[in-house]
Amino acid sequence: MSLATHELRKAFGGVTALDGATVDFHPGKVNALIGPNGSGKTTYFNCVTGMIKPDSGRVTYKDRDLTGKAPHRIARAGLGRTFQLCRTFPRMTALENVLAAVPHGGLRSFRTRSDIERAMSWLTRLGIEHLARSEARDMSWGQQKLLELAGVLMAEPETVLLDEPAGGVNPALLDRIGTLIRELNAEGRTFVIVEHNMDLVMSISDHIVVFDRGRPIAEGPPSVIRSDERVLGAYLGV
Ligand SMILES: Nc1ncnc2c1ncn2[C@@H]1O[C@H](COP(=O)(O)OP(=O)(O)OP(=O)(O)O)[C@@H](O)[C@H]1O
Repeated sequence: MSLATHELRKAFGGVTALDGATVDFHPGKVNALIGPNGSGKTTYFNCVTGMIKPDSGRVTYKDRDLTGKAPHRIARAGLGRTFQLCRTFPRMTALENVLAAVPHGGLRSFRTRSDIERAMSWLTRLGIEHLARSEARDMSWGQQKLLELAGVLMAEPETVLLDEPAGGVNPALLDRIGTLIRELNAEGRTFVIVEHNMDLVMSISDHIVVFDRGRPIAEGPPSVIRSDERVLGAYLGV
């Protein structure tokens, strides 16, 4: 078993964001978490990565209980995560941004040559090495998303959670992101992706979990999800 949750609940005042979400993501696969706006996907990521504490329920990763643990402990357990609104340091260069993600690092004096080489190789892998000395604020939105992903990969997570990797990204970059996710998966990384772009979800996912009103209503491979009536109902309100 890889990343899983059992009966996860979270309410904000009177709004129930997660309503007993029991999910088992498939290890070694590209998993997608989809659902209409407000169905609880981001809240779910936030509970799983320790950004917020669930009211009840359990988060486990490789049979370890991570419920309510601090984000850095969850990261250390092997889970990396990007954010819907992309978190980079705007006045730092791309290279500095990636180095800032080195575990226990951050301070200039502790950066080793091998950290720098590794950071450069991730920038190269993601096709933005030519921007290594540019400040993040001068990069396009899509390039900043790749930069954030480079930082996440720097920590060598086994499982990567991506929150809307395609959001606001131009079509050329979108293709690159899709290909990258498949390549990184082929090297052994598990992915869980929250994404609204159905073309991307259907083309790269092995397993799709569909949320509606804070809990899963369907799961399966793209071929099954595409024609699931509950899914069409949740999206189209029919
Ligand atoms: N911090 C918060 N305070 C109050 N309500 C919140 C908070 N975070 C989320 N909610 C509410 O919880 C519900 C689930 O929101 P969430 O952002 O998790 O959904 P989502 O599926 O990620 O939506 P989207 O696809 O639009 O990003 C929504 O009704 C939202 O308004």
